[in-house]
Amino acid sequence: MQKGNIRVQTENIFPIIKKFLYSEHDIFIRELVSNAVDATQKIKTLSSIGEAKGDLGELRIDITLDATNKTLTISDRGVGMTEEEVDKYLNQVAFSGAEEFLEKYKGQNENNIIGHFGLGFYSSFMVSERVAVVTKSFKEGAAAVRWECDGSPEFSLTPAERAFRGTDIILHINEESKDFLNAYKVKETLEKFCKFLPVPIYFKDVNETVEAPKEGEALVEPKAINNTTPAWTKKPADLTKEDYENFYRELYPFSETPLFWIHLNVDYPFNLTGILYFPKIKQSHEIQKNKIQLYSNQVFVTDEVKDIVPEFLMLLHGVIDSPDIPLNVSRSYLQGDPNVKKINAHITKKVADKLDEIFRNERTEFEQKWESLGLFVKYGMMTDDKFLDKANSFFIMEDTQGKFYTKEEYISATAAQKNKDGKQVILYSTNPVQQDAYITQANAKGYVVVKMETLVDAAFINTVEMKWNDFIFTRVDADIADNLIDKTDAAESVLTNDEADTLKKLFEQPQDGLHITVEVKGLSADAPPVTATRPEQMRRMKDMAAVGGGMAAFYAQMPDEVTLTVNGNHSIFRSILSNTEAAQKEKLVRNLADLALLSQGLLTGKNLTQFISRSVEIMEN
Ligand SMILES: Nc1ncnc2c1ncn2[C@@H]1O[C@H](COP(=O)(O)OP(=O)(O)OP(=O)(O)O)[C@@H](O)[C@H]1O
Repeated sequence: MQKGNIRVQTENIFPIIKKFLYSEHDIFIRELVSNAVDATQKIKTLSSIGEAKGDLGELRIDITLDATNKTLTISDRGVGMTEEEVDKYLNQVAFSGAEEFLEKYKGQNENNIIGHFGLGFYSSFMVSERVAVVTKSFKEGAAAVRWECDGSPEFSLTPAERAFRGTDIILHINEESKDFLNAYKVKETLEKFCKFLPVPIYFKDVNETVEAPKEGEALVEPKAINNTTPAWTKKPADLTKEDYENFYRELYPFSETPLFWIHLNVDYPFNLTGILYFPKIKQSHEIQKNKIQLYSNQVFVTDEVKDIVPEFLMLLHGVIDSPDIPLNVSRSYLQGDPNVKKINAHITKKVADKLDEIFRNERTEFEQKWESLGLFVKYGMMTDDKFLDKANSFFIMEDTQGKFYTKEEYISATAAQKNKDGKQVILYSTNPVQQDAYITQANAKGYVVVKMETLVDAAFINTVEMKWNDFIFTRVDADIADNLIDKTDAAESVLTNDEADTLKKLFEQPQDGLHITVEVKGLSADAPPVTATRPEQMRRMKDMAAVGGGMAAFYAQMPDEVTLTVNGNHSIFRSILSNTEAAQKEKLVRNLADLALLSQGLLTGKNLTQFISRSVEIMEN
């Protein structure tokens, strides 16, 4: 038997490892099972190049829980280790990592330290009072050895018995980690980190009594807890629509079928595979971030993909697998990492290319899914300038009749919607039902009104208007139809200046909570007699105030700005102007104004009550 001291300067580093290394103790399972997978892959490789002789046998990893003896054992049938290798890898190499770790982080804030320094194997001491390794190398004539260590720098190395090539890591679970002697806890942790590892993993609880099969029933074979060949590791050409959808359900049970997916496969200048899904979203408040899972060679790492995936794509679901992402380093390091930046840009480009492809090849389907899809696209256009450029080809707008337009198509369909500055005016409606009267009038002039109904749209309009130099957005009720496109040509009014003045004064009566401006214009005789509009800029400020933010309180206090446009050419004003009963005349004018306000949703409270009783009075006359 060999006894010795692990070569490390510090008297006892284990308390430090326990405290500092990983904030999540369950990570020891990830580390140990990953080592078992590595050892298994190595034997496969060695066998394929003829360096390992003979039959490899079944390659599997077994996790065995024995709560009575307080042990958890991870066994593999991989390369194993010779005595020299145990000494080299467990006593020296692993500890050089430990020393480096201590050097670097001496005296630092412990919360910042989640490092990875080749301490994988030693993470087992976070949960164990004693760890034994029984291993037998694949090399011909190698004898099995047992290495044991109780967490002090002392270890023992003795001859052992092991029938087959491979390694058992036997953890004697410590008192404070006794959670890991619970089968559910172990299974849950395996499920979290090992669900897609490439070697079959079996879990066994030795204290669980397995019922003997009844007469005529076959013994139920235990099943591996993992899917060794998840969809993202396969070639897109080998996968059907169902395969992608099934894999989605494997990741997110009980979720609705996704809209589209993108299979990522990059090998230069970095390695990355994965599948990103566009989920179906019915309402913007349903959006859930942190649904993308990050893997490294099929080992689960985290579902916090911030910095790796562009912000707007955090709305997507799926997996990304890359051995090139520094995994256990701190957030600030990740942000500055050149690989991470490249990956981020690449994902954006891939997603844009895919959307472009779907749009060109399956436009009808794309349009049908635009309600959900549009949310990602608009969010992306707002937050990422590169994406904004690319999105020009597939960003679409739906008009109030259900027809879709790209920006270019909108321009060619709306030649009449160029204003005096040569900008294309995109007319939009935030509520086609409520704004129906305005839409009808705009359509009558041949204008195309598109729907911009969600909260995202409000922010979207504000953002892209600043970036698209040749477009402005105007809400369809921002002005009377004749003035929506500012062309500076005025129509003739049939009223004399005096008559127009009288009419203006009649309409200029204060209204609670509203700031009213009146203008008399000569519009076409069949246009409505009075139209209430809200100036675009002021209305947007009010909308923003409603959502909150810096100037919210200020704008919220401002009275609503309303412009009443009186159509001097409407026949009703002939009869009103010739009416000799002052009180009746005033009531009629007031009612016309109120009707216009009503259509803008601006007639409320006392004003509304008065309107109703006045209407009844007029009808009684
Ligand atoms: N199950 C095993 N079978 C064979 N060799 C093993 C096994 N576990 C560990 N080893 C050997 O011990 C070495 C140290 O393992 P450790 O987990 O500490 O670091 P690592 O795997 O090299 O790096 P990482 O920090 O990424 O885990 C490994 O490189 C490997 O050679």
